[in-house]
Order: sequence, then structure tokens, then C-alpha cells
Amino acid sequence: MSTTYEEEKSNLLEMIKKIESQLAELERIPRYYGKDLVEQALDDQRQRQLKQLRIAKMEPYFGRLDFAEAGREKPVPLYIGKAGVQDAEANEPLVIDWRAPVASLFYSFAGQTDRAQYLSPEGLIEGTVYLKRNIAIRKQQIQRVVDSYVRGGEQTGVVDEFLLYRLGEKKDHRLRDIVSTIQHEQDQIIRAERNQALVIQGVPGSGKTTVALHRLAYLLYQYQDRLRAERFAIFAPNRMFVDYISEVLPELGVGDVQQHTFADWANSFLDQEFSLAEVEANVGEWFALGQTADNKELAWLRYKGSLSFHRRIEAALAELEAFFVPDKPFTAWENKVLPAEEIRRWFDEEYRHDPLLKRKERVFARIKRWLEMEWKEMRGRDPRGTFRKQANQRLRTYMKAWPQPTLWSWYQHCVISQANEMEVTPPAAFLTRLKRKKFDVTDLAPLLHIYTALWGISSERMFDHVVVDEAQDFSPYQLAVLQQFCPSCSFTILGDLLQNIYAHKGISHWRELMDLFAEGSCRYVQLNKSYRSTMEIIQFANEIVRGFARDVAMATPVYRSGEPVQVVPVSTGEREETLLHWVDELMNQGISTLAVVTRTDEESERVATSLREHGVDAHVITSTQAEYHGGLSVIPIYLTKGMEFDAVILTEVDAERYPVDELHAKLLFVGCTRALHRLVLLTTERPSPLLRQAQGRGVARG
Ligand SMILES: Nc1ncnc2c1ncn2[C@@H]1O[C@H](COP(=O)(O)OP(=O)(O)OP(=O)(O)O)[C@@H](O)[C@H]1O
Repeated sequence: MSTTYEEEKSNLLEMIKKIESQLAELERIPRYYGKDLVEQALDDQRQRQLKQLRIAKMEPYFGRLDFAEAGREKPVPLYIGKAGVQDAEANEPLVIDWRAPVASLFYSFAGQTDRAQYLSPEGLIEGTVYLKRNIAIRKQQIQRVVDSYVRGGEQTGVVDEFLLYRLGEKKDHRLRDIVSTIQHEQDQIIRAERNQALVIQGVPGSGKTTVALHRLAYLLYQYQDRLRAERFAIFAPNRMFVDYISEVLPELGVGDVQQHTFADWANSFLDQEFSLAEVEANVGEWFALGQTADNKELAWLRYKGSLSFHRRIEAALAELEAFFVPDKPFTAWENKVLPAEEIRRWFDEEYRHDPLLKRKERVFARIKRWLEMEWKEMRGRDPRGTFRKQANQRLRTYMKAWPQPTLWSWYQHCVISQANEMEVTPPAAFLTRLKRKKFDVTDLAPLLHIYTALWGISSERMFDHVVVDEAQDFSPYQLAVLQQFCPSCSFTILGDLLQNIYAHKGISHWRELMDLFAEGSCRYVQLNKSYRSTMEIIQFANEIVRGFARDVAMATPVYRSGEPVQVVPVSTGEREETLLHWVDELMNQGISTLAVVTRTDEESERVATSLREHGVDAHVITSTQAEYHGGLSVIPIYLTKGMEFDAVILTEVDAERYPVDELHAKLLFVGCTRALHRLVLLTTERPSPLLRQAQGRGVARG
């Protein structure tokens, strides 16, 4: 055992002792359930502290930085962990929370010189770094100690040994936190200012999703008095993905963040009028084999996501608003008339900040008050209340002359009234569907837009911060609607243009989304390094999509070499047997998550049935799936987005399933980049021509 190891072991034991004693002390204090607000706040604080200490107890820290502030001679060892722990007696930190300003040194210090600086609330602090050490601890045991910098010592240079150690580990079936190895460029995103939108273009596996989740944890720590986790929202591409990322935030001590798909979230407003199942079930149709795109239909669907369509709906709403108040006075009884202009003035001016239906409600309430006052004045002349009854009857008739909008009727009206002004003409099939109240995903944003105009947004549905994952599949219209719910414009928008696999939605350039933000309130960042896959896998995948990349940067791998990618030609008769062989081979190598990736939903069903017939327990993943259990999954390629697996086998990668065009290249690119360690492509007698370029890049033929 080295002295370094021994030293760290004894430091760890001492630290655990201190943490456990603090924990025991807090646990002895009974919970407070009374009504005293001060006591309640103290109890809340104790519960937060307990949560932190329980996280800290098992793995108190992951890094150590010995730092001497300028003017001080001796360095102080700073231990950095997932949760900060205070030494109550000495009133100084025992463990520094990874989100604290000083911890940024740990992530930014690259060791070119021994000088370093960080921004504290008091200003810039400069000093000298003596040591940067990574310490992997699992269940209170030290697993590994790696010094990445020792002042005056020989520096190891480019390769971050500890990062490679972490990346080489087998993952379980959920995304995990990366606090111990956050890279400098990722840290800069995590610590970015609150009130700005960040748009992140990142290659597959660059940590976009992970980094966005860490940013939430950072924001909550940094602005704990102003922001609440329940008012944070993550928008993910499907429900299974929500499940897949669900561990990261609790691991970071953050709970209660809302996690939605856009469809689920939108549906929670529109439930009476709209059938979500219909939308979800349709997703797979886009990826049916030989799906020949109806260009008119595609153009219309894309148009529905555009800002231009947004403007048309806005114009239609303005028109509906202009004619909302009936152009007739309200006559309570003879000579007692409320002029139409007066009613309109209330509606247009006095209540203009309210949504339309609220304005209508307030106008009616005001007319009723007016009526009461008028009647009081003439009460003596109407002892039997005849005038009053008559007036109430007239009011009911008058109220019926006001519009009684439903979401559906207004959407229909908006589209039809503006159809001639639209850049893309609504197809007849769409209008027929609309009449039958049949919607698809691209109708959700306009429907919600109309909803907010009619009913407004209640304050509890507003967001403090919004993360949009896989944002290349988002439409500008969807983002415009989300902006209404997040007036602070605090957004993290992340995605990869090379992974846009939908012909009917999404964007071709980030400008389309960035244009929605005011000048200076949106920043664009690129992440080009890929941490997920081995070099061989990334180089192979890059070649598949290179011809369609235009100005999007290709992924650069971290130097982690693995097995060559296997491209295995398979004749039709050997299909099942070959797949079984590879499943068996990979499972025997201790792979814990393996995906057999097919081109379509139907093929997934077929492959899973065949695997089961051979005694292999395979779990089929469908578009309506809400959970992901790891192990062996059979999954259509379009659903693999955002996920990762230790090993991936792509089946039937042939010319029919993956012809040479942009969409199929991207689809195959997505499939290949899901693999961490092993990638196998089974082809047929006619391999996909998309593989031609890729072959020869770290490939072995089966
Ligand atoms: N700094 C890091 N240290 C260790 N692991 C990292 C780091 N950054 C990313 N990873 C790992 O890389 C993998 C990919 O991360 P993530 O899924 O967040 O990437 P992504 O950019 O969202 O990918 P994709 O676009 O393909 O969905 C994860 O396993 C994550 O833990």
C-alpha cells in the first residue's frame, strides 16, 4: 500500500466518523409537526441537512485540491463532494459542495501552471495549486486514488486517467451523475448565468443530458432562496427517457423537478378535447419501412411547427378578440341602457391584461353590479321586482350573444380564416381530420397557444427554468409556447442537428430556435467531445453521417480504445442463428445492458418473439413504454435516441432498410452511437451502402 493511499484512508475514516456523529445528533431530534412557522423552518432545514449527510456518509467526497490563496504560505486541502458538510465546531467546511464557487477550481484547473483563480461572491480569488487528486470511494471504501497534478512533480499530460477509468466502467440501466469527472467545458455550461437561454449543440455522448441535469442542481444550490425545484421542468422525447434519466437528480440531492414529454404536458391542459393515445400510437408510422413521404403532407406538418404558422394563429386570435364583444348595447329596461362602447371599453382597456374568458367573466360580473345599482335606485317604483326579473332574463339572453369558444372550434376557425394567408395550404385531409377532432403532435403547440389566449396561465403552472432535451426535434412553435410559461427566459436547450430523424418536425438550424430570444439573452455553445463510446465506435459512426453533416462538427472521441466494430454479413437463412450467437457472445462477456436494434416496430416484435422461442429473455421497447429495466432490450432504432447501452447489435442493416439519404444516415448514426463498448452490425446479402464509407474505420468483418 502506498503512503498516499494510507493517508487518504485514514483521512476518510476520520471524515466518516465526523459525518456519522453529526448524523446521529440530528436523528435524535424528533420531527416537528406543529404550526409554529419558525419551528417548521428549522425542521425543514434539519431535514435538508439530514439528506445531505446521508448522501455524504457513503461517499463523502471524490476529489481533493490543495490550494494556497495568494498571500498564504501553506496550502489547505479542500475535499470536494456531492454534498457539502460543515464542521459544526470549527465552523468551516469539512467537505465542499461541488457547486460551491471554490469547487470550480477542481474542474477548471488543467495543470499547465500552478496558478489558479476562481470567482467567489467576494471577488476574484487567486492562488497556487499544490495537488489535484481524484479519489474514488464506494460504500465508504477507497477504490482508487489518482493524482492528476502534483506541484513540482512530473505531469502526466493529456490523458485524464481517472476519466478513462470512469468511462471504462460498465453502467447500469440509468444515467448517472458525473460530479467527479465534470470536464471544464461542461462545467462552464453548468455554472452559466441563470437568466439566459443556453443552446447547446453537442455530438452524441458529449454529456448534454447529464450536464443539463447538473445545471439544474447548480441553479437550485446557487439561487436556493429564489428558485424552487417544483418549478423546474425537463422536456424529454418520450416517457421511457424520463424514466432513464430519473436517477440523476435524486443522486445530486435534487427532488421534485417536473419531467414531461411535450405531448403529456400539453395534454394535461387539453384533456377533454384531445386523445393522446392517438398521437403516441402514430409515432412508429413515420418509421415504417418504405414509408414514402407525401411531400405535401410533410410540408404542412413542418409548417405547423413554424413561427410563420404561429403568426397566422396570432392574427386569427387578434381578429376573434376584436369581434369578441357583441356590437349591441345591453338594455335592462326601457331607458336603462348600457352602451356597447362602454362594455367594449371595459373589455378592451380595463381588463386587457386578462385572458379572454376571464375578461368575459369580469365584464358579466360588472354588468351584474351595474344592474344591481340601477335597480336599487328605482326600487321604490318596482316593489314586486318585475323590472329586475325582466332585466335578469334580458341579461341571460345578452350573455348568449357572446362567443362560447371551445379550443377545438377556435382552432378550426383560426386555420380556416387564415388559410388563404398561409405560406403552405392546409391539405383537405387535415381539414377533414380537424372536423373530426383528430389531432397529431404538431397540433399541440397551436392548441396550447389558443388555450393560453382563452384561459391564461395560472401562476402555479409557470416555470423558473426549463430544460429541453433532444431539442433538434422541437419546433419553434413549441418553444414559443414554452416561453409563455417561463417569462424569465431561463432555458437550457440541447440537442444534436445530426440526430434529427424526423422529416415532419424539428429544425435544420439552431437559429430557428435562437431567433425566439431577445438579442443578448441567448448563448450558443458546442460540445464536440464524446465521452460515451470507444474511439472505434465514434470513428465508424462519424463516417456514416459525414456526407450529410454540412457545418455541424463531427465528434472527437476521448482516447478510449476498445474492440473493433463488427460488420457481419448474414444470409437470410442464418439470421436467427447469427443473432443468437452475438447475443450469447456479448452477454457472456459480462455486458449488463444490451440492445438489439431493429429498423421498425414490427421487426422488434418479430426478433423478440424469435429470441424468446430460443429461451432468451428479451424485453421489447415500444413508443408507449414508460419504463426501462436494462438487461436485454429489443428496440426500434428511432426509439433509441438519448439512451445508451454497453453493447448494441443492429439487425438487418441493408439497402432496403437504410438507403442512402439524409434521414436514414442519421437514423443509423443514432443507432450506432448508443453503444458504449461494443457495436455489432448484422447485414444481409445487400448491405446498406451507408456502411461503405464507415468500413475500414476500426472495423472487423465477421
Ligand atoms: N465528464 C464526464 N465524465 C464521465 N462520464 C461522462 C462525462 N460526460 C459525459 N459522460 C458520460 O457520457 C455518456 C453520455 O452522456 P449523455 O447521455 O448525457 O450525452 P448526450 O450528449 O446527451 O448524448 P446523446 O446526444 O447521444 O443523447 C453518459 O454515460 C455520461 O455519464
